[in-house]
Amino acid sequence: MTGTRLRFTKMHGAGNDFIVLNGISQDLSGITKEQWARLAHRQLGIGADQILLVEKPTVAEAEFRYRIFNSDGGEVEQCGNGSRCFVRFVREKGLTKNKTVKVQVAHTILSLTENDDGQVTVNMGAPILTNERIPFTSSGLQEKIEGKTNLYQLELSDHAVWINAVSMGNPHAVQIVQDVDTAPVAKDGPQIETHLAFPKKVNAGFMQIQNRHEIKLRVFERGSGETLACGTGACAAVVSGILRGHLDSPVTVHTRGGDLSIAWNSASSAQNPVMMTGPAQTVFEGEITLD
Ligand SMILES: N[C@@H](CCC[C@H](N)C(=O)O)C(=O)O
Repeated sequence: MTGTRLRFTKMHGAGNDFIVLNGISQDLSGITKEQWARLAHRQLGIGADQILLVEKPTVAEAEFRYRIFNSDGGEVEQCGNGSRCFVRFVREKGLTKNKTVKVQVAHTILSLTENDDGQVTVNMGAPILTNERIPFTSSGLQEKIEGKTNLYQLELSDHAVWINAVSMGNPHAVQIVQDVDTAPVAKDGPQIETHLAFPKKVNAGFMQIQNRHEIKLRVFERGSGETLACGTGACAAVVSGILRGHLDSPVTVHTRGGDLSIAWNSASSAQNPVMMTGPAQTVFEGEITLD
């Protein structure tokens, strides 16, 4: 597709930034992994943490499908902040008039609602807590029980960390730290991301608990590095904190790019959905020629 001219919208959700492409009005099916990475590159392309591609759904229950590419060009299953930007995009572009939109993402359907105050609430579905489905291989790892969950020890180059493995459709390894501002995110993040216990790699979350309804969070994202916010990371951290007995729903998650509100009423069932509310903003629009 070299030489093709693309129209794009640049958006962000709590500082997690996206290139959003309309794949209904433009044929983008031939873009390669290298070209996705080039578009996301901050010096050689437009620059973004992820690229969101809006398409027609392949199932009757959804109005749209959207696909997610990390800045390394790899396609992934889920993106919380991206889903809020997706709904703002389809409404701003007049692709739907509905305030609540059902969208097909990888293997699931999400329901998203634009609220009157402009924030977007997403039903992220139930967290996935079984090792095979995360996917996570715990054999050979030290294990301990805390609250209603199991923690596992990952050996890193010069120390070990206790993590909780949670999937929100994409895998997360969440740990509690004393001070998120001084946590070794840049050093430990890549080692956790590529740890052999996670066969599809993992997003590494560092959560500081402030009180039972408030945390600070940094996430070293799989395929993108540290971002200013990670929506699925916020959901996974809150699920982990509630299961470990440190948090109660709802929880305000303070990220470096803004606040997200996460609710998970797990008392009756861990199969209840995680609800995420947060901002979604358009920054600018443009055109770029694929090279
Ligand atoms: N920023 C996202 C998550 C994007 C995908 C992630 N890097 C992965 O590889 O799973 C969010 O807001 O959830």
